[in-house]
Amino acid sequence: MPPTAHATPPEDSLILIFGASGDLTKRKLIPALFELWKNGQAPENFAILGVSRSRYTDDEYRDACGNFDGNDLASDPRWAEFRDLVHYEASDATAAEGWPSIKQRIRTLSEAHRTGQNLLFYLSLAPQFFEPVIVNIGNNGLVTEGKKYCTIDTQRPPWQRIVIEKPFGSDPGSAAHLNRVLAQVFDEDAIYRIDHYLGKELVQNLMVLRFANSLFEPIWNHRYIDHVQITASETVGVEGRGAYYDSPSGGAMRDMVQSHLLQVASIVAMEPPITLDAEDVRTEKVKVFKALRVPRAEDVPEIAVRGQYGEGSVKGERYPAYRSEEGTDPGSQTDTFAAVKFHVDTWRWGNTPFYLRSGKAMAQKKTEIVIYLKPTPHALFREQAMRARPNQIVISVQPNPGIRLRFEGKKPGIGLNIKDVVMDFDYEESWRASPPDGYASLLFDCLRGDQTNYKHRDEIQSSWNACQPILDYWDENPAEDLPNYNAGTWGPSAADVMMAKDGRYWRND
Ligand SMILES: NC(=O)C1=CN([C@@H]2O[C@H](COP(=O)(O)OP(=O)(O)OC[C@H]3O[C@@H](n4cnc5c(N)ncnc54)[C@H](OP(=O)(O)O)[C@@H]3O)[C@@H](O)[C@H]2O)C=CC1
Ligand SMILES: O=C1O[C@H](COP(=O)(O)O)[C@@H](O)[C@H](O)[C@H]1O
Repeated sequence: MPPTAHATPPEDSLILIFGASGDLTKRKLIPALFELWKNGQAPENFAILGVSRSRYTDDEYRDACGNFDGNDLASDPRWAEFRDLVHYEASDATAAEGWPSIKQRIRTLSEAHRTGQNLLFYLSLAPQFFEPVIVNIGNNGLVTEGKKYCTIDTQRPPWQRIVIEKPFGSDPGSAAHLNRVLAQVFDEDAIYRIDHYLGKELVQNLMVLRFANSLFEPIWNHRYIDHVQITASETVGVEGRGAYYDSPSGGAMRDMVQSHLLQVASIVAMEPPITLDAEDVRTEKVKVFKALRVPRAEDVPEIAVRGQYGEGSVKGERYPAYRSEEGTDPGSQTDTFAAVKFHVDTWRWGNTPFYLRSGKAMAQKKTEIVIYLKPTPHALFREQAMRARPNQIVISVQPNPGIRLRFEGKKPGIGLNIKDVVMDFDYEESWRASPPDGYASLLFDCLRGDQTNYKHRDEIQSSWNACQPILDYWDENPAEDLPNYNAGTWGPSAADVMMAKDGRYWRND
């Protein structure tokens, strides 16, 4: 295997965003690139070419990005300078006819902005457009052949990288197909499969917490950890994305559990990497994915719960049922909530369960990882404790990012009474700043050739393999009780029952 690309500062490049008129580009990508540029973290020479079918001139497009949905980039004094780096090409990127013009723009802009030949293709498109656009990039000769055999270190060959958005397939077969399509045009070290949860500051902090602190690593295994809970709950429903969410590619299991939550779980579960090189880190993550126990069909009712919200009230406001959202089927079986008990079959984890859950229209917006420790071997204080509360390491990703240790302490005063107390690392208080947006951090990595926080093809394949039996079972056995939770609650009672059967409970604080 040739060595992986060495991480360098962000390199001069032209960034092509396909899906430029869309929500993600305007709400996240352009603001993230602006942020990098303002902080001096963008390449010295770079420019952006947005491509989508809507008709905009360069100036109209810049205006649209500068005033999008409350972003209000245009009010920043530095926007006027940055906007000149943003360009637009109206084109159907899935059709061959528009590509001569796209290529011409690439030539002109690379020259005008002195970006050299480095190209970053960002596919911010619906998944059905991934394949035709990748094929068109290849057919138009935009990817340099044989670059990985270049041995002259001082003259780095030009690179072409591709960032591909989620969803990456909707089952193991479609994910494998997309990987093959990508591999026909790009080498693996040029493919950046993005997962914006890997850009979140507290997710990136997980490796530091585990591997920079002798406090935690010795207890990070089945001997001391009773179980792990990972929750990503949202108060919003499907918000105008009903048609996508209700399609065979939608639902909470595919949208959140298979992708974001299993990614987070893999960092909780991985072995220490040999070094921090992307290849070493991803090798350890891949091992976790390969060790994920693939459930048998007959076990699915015991280890997985699906839910769908009915009418309810979120933050005091009436909330309509999922089935009455635009684009959904009145008899829809789509899961807007999923809870799954996974096992990582490795020496470290033994039979320690990882409970993952995610849902829309729930009681609170929160993403957190909770490590529940086992009780002490002998209950010395059983007379003093009202009830035994296991020690918890709570990693709050959002909101209130931070890490909180919950443990037993002596109540003040005469006599020996015990109560749980919290030791709190509050991110915003400690660093006097809010966490930066994940997209800025991930784009920065990509521009410097660091794939650590991007997904390897084997991670995706194994995560689909572990989820597919659940999805198949749900398809073959329609639920009769949907909708089974009211909007604004913590999901269906079946999810609590699943935990209670194991003598555990969800942390809903
Ligand atoms: N929005 C978000 O917060 C998140 C989005 N994602 C993912 O990002 C991707 C984009 O999402 P989002 O921005 O929300 O989607 P949108 O529907 O808002 O945008 C899709 C974009 O694709 C463009 N497009 C469609 N067909 C073509 C074509 N043939 N040629 C060129 N452009 C085309 C559309 O523009 P036009 O009609 O003008 O051609 C539009 O700009 C999806 O894969 C989504 O799953 C992931 C995480 C979060
Ligand atoms: O990828 C997705 O993530 C969002 C939730 O992201 P967050 O950063 O706000 O936690 C989710 O709403 C969306 O359905 C999903 O596609």
